[in-house]
Amino acid sequence: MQTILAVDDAKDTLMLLEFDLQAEGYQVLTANDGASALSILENENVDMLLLDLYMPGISGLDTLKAIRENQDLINLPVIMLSASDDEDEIVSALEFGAHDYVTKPYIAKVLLARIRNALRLKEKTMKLENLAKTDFLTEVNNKGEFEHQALKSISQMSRINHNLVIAMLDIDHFKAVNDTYGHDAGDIVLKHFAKELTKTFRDYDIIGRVGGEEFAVCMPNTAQLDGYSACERFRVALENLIIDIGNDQTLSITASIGVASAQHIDGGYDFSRLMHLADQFLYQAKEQSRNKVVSHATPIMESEVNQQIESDIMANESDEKYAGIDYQVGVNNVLGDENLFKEILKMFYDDHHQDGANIQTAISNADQSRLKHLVHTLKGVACSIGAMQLFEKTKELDVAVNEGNTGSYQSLFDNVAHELERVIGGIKSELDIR
Ligand SMILES: Nc1nc2c(ncn2[C@@H]2O[C@H](COP(=O)(O)OP(=O)(O)OP(=O)(O)O)[C@@H](O)[C@H]2O)c(=O)[nH]1
Repeated sequence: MQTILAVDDAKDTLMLLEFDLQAEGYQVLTANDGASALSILENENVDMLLLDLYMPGISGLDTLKAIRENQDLINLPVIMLSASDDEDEIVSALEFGAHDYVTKPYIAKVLLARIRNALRLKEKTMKLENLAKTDFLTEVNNKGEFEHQALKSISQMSRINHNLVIAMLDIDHFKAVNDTYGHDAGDIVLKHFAKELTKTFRDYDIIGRVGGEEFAVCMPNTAQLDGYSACERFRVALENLIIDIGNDQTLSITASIGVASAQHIDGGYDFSRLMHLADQFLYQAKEQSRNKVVSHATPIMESEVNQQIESDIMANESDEKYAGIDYQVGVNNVLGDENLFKEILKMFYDDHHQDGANIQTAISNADQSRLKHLVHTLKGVACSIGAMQLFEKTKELDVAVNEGNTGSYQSLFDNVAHELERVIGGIKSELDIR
């Protein structure tokens, strides 16, 4: 049942409104002045408001202004009731966001028709707004809405000094699912993946699809280990999920997950930093074995190594011995063996110093499969050697290539080329390569 709040200082009008609206099947709340109306709106679920223009105390117009300043009430339909045809006042009310007006004494049939119209319009607006916030395939939040809600949550948690965790999740070998069973089957898998996420995480956790087969979960009020455990629960549930892809075929998938916690990093109440770190952990999970959750120090991890990696990344004070390379991250990836790391850098130089030219040629020749291979490989190696900027930039190009977003190839590549040149130049001069 829909609820209408009627606000008027004239008791007889309120009684009449109550009678007419209840007869039409609406639930009716009443208030004698603007202040009581605002307090009812704070505490009750109201679908629409009938608001008298002339009232003692806060006028109808000021009440309307207060309502429109409240984000939660921004779409509340308001019909103004006015005793006279005071055109200027009515125009002001419409300018301040009233949907319609009715003059008193009102004609019940006309008022009811206008109420129905306003409610229909509100429903349509809400549907459209929901569509704009939702990923059409999986029905979880889309990237923009995820970011919007996560930012809000981060600022709340920071104010009350409670922890918050962000997880990045990526389906393993998803390309193989598409390649083997077709894109439609891939879509079914994505839907099941999202459904499993909504089943595993709490109602107030924020779930979003942030890339093709990449999802994120923002968990407010959550300790790092609890966030880790929730992801581990999800990982196991997913591993055991049998997905029916039609035509009597079923398949199973796994995911790699990175979990970053606000209170484990300096200045951690920051959306980009949390996402960035969760992404780094996710990448480590991919590198290590896939079907794995990686986070800050956890019981199953080499805690010191990972803490070191994390603080190095977040302090963003990479040891610039090699330009563009976080030396500690790179060395830690080969378990601290500096000589081995030098050899790996030399190999990186040999194998990839031509990548800039090769990628440019692949773009110019529209050679999609060569481009895909080159970019995907460069992305992986950049992360292994601790070239984090290069990794980030190549990843952006990789996403565009996977999505076939040809219009952005050149500009994304220009960023990669610039960073690649810096990294290659650094290795060349430090290792004295001629
Ligand atoms: N079916 C379907 N596929 C998608 C969608 N969005 C992205 N993809 C595909 O997701 C795949 C992602 O593949 P990659 O980034 O190579 O990664 P992967 O195969 O999952 O391998 P790893 O992440 O390294 O385990 C690409 O083939 C994309 O085409 C979508 O909406 N539907």
